[in-house]
Amino acid sequence: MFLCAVGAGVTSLFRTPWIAAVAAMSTGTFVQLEPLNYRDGARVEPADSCGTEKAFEPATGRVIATLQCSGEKEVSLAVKNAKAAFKVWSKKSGMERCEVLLEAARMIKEQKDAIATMETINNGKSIFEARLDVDTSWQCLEYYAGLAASMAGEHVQLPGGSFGYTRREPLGVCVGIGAWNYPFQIACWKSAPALACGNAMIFKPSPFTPVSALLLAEIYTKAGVPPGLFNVVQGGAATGQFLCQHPDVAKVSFTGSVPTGVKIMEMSAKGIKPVTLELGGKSPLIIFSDCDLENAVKGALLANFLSQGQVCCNGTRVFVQQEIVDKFTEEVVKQTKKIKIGDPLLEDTRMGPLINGPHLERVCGFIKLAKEQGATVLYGGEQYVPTDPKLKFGYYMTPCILTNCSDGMTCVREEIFGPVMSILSFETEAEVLERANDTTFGLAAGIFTRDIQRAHRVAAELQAGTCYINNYNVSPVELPFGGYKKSGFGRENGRVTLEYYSQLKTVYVEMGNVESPFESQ
Ligand SMILES: NC(=O)C1=CN([C@@H]2O[C@H](COP(=O)(O)OP(=O)(O)OC[C@H]3O[C@@H](n4cnc5c(N)ncnc54)[C@H](O)[C@@H]3O)[C@@H](O)[C@H]2O)C=CC1
Ligand SMILES: C[N+](C)(C)CCCC(=O)O
Repeated sequence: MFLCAVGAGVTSLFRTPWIAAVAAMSTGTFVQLEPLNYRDGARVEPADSCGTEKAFEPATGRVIATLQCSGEKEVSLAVKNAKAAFKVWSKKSGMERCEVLLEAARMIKEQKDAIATMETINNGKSIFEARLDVDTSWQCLEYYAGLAASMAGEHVQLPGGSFGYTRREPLGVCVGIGAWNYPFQIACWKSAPALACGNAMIFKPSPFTPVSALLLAEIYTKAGVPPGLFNVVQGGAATGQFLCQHPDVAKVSFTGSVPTGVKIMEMSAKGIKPVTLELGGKSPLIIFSDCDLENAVKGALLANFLSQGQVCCNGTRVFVQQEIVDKFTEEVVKQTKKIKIGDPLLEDTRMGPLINGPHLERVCGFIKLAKEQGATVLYGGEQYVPTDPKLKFGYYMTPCILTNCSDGMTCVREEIFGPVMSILSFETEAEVLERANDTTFGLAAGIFTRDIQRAHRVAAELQAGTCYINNYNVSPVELPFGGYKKSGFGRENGRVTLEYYSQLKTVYVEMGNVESPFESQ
């Protein structure tokens, strides 16, 4: 597995002491030593490489792993291996696949603390949040385990006793490409429906967060998937391209930025491969004056500061109705000041470091530009150095609240992907709808109001894939998640995702004689 200060010499994920050792690990101790690719049911060094990438512990700035980016040869081996596993897995019944996925879900639940700890070390989010992410991960496996046996077609009666039926069949080898903000959750949200439908998957995590997908791969193997059904290749853009361009890859599911999404779609178009694109956002959160203010303030914090604000569906444009904007702003600032920033592995921390140094600089650059364009920084927005000396080189900042914002400012138009909330005031429902929809993105939107008719009227008009009424950023696996407009298409979670990982075959059955215009007289 890997060696670390508390786990030296322990080599199997499945030995209880290993789990206990990882769960008890402290910041600044982890070093990844074992291979980070996974093929044919085991960790392997890649067969070839197209460069290296360094992965960090954002809390301390330490390098925890140097990755060999998989080259064309390694990608081809992973595809070949996945094809072989697909032959076995796709022949299994839904109930047989269900049993394996349920066992994998059980193992994730059992190892929740260890997985969450690894996620926190590599991503920087608080352990409190990482545990919630692991919950949404095993829930996803359980949910699709339950749906696996429901993959069924239709029987259609035709004239003369003939009939037709449809079969819902898997696609083959699917590729999952992930972002760094929810590494384990993204791997589960893609692989669970893919595997439930009978596909194989090759997953490429972001090179910033290579570690936790391997834990999932080991769990799948231990739970009983055929070797090769879930492979992991590591690397950045070049490795991603080898995957998307491979002729034996049937589908690509991508989570990441809009510019990369465009490239993925272009590459997939050349092979006529279906794609799912989960891209960025600049979502509106609309707070009407008749709302429950305490809940609206909680919602605004959830909409902006989870995972240090590095969340695609965050409601960063907070539109507040004129009458309550002062009261709301005062309360939001009061609650934001209370957020404890620091060592993400400590139980009471609620905000850890951002993913890396360049990203921290980028986010701070947005705040500087906002000030130049006339916004007021009401609170935060500064780099932060925790008192613990081991955290000195981590990538921390204080959560930021901007007021005096207007719709044309860069901080209101562009995705910042950091803890920066822009507050804007509005007067009427018609006005706020127009302004909320004035964006090229359409991932999510939120509404706080006590008026039930207004809530549904506004939800119907918002151009967004998910609308939250009187809450924000909750993501039950039963509900589909995905974008409108440039935030992408296709869905993750929910029953509908089975359609994105399968194809429909029509079978016609003739019960009479063939009637043909070419018959001899
Ligand atoms: N809608 C959603 O569910 C989510 C969207 N995002 C979006 O992702 C972005 C942040 O994530 P990043 O990792 O920085 O995004 P990114 O687009 O830079 O990278 C995403 C993944 O694509 C890979 N990649 C990069 N270039 C590629 C290429 N040419 N071909 C194939 N693969 C390539 C990367 O190595 C990484 O694994 C934000 O814009 C955010 O909004 C993030 C999480 C969820
Ligand atoms: C879990 N949730 C809703 C907070 C975020 C999921 C989408 C993402 O990966 O950013």
